[in-house]
Amino acid sequence: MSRIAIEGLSAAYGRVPVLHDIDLEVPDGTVLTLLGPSGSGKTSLLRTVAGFLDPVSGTVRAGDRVLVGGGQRPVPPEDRNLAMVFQHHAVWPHMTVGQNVAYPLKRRKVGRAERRERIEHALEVVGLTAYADRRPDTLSGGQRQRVALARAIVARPEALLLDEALSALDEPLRAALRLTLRQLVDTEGLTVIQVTHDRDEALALADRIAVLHDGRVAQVGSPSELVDAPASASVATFLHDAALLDGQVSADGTFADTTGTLTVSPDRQTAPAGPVRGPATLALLPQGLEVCAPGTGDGPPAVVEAVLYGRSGSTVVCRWLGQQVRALTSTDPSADHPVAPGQDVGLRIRHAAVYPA
Ligand SMILES: Nc1ncnc2c1ncn2[C@@H]1O[C@H](COP(=O)(O)OP(=O)(O)OP(=O)(O)O)[C@@H](O)[C@H]1O
Repeated sequence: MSRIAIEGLSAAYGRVPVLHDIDLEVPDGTVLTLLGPSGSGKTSLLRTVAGFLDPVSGTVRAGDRVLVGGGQRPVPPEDRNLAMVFQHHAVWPHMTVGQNVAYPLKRRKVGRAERRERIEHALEVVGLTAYADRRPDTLSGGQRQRVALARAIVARPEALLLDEALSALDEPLRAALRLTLRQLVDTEGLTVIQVTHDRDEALALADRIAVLHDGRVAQVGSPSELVDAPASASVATFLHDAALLDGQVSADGTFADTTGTLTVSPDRQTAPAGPVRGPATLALLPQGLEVCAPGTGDGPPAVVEAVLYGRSGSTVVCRWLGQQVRALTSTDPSADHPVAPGQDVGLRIRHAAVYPA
């Protein structure tokens, strides 16, 4: 597989710009996930790499090969040696699983013996060895998506492009295929660009995540970098459902919200975009808020709107300072005091992210 490099890429649909000056690199054998709100340009970027949308400017390279840009004619999609897998499995219903997987090799006139060997390997790595003679309509949705994956990797593409490839599957099937994909990346050295709007999937699968906003890269980094230090208030909101408070950071570094009812000392702030003084936005991250008894928290009391139970803790949704605010608790929030809809609670800020306004 090959490194994919995207440089200065801008694209448009007719006269409407959709991507602005994108620079991204996907090292060989790694997964880059494109994450972002609906309409942020994820699919358009993937289509530009695949060759279905020609950029206005910029280049895309696979290894040393220029796929588009540099003043030369764009390489047509079928000659890019990239494999794409879509949300809705495009396996051919009239062919068996084995025939589906064989198709790209037949097109390339790969000899019979090598073909057999490569098909066996591809079916083995997606766990479908026993299904070679089955027709797609006798398979589950997850198995059909595995066929699409086997057909994509059998051709040994330079990179695999996944467009919401797991989104149509139910959990826990999606979780199982996520694991298969991650193992494929590690054992087969796949280079993958994946589009998803599923934040957990992005965090689980990616080596690096690029968050897109309005056709621009808002942040690119490892999953832990994105979780620990969202680069802007909009990334914090998108990734964490953070609530945003307007205010001021004074000379000593204390944040005070515009209502004058909440102050946050500098030791409880992180500043991922650099030190902040003056007008500021405080992002209240759910994992940085603690639910406590009324009267013992920061600022005025909050009113509980809902408690959402989760495997790794509950999310307590509150109305606080005129906003909906989420607090993630790792323990039973009602152990020390009642936490139920309509009840008053305190919210204590353990840490929050501050950005220039
Ligand atoms: N064929 C098209 N012609 C014109 N505009 C388009 C076309 N496809 C997408 N767009 C517009 O380009 C913008 C980006 O769309 P795109 O599908 O790349 O976003 P996305 O992040 O993948 O969204 P989603 O998560 O909803 O799939 C949107 O405003 C969309 O309306």
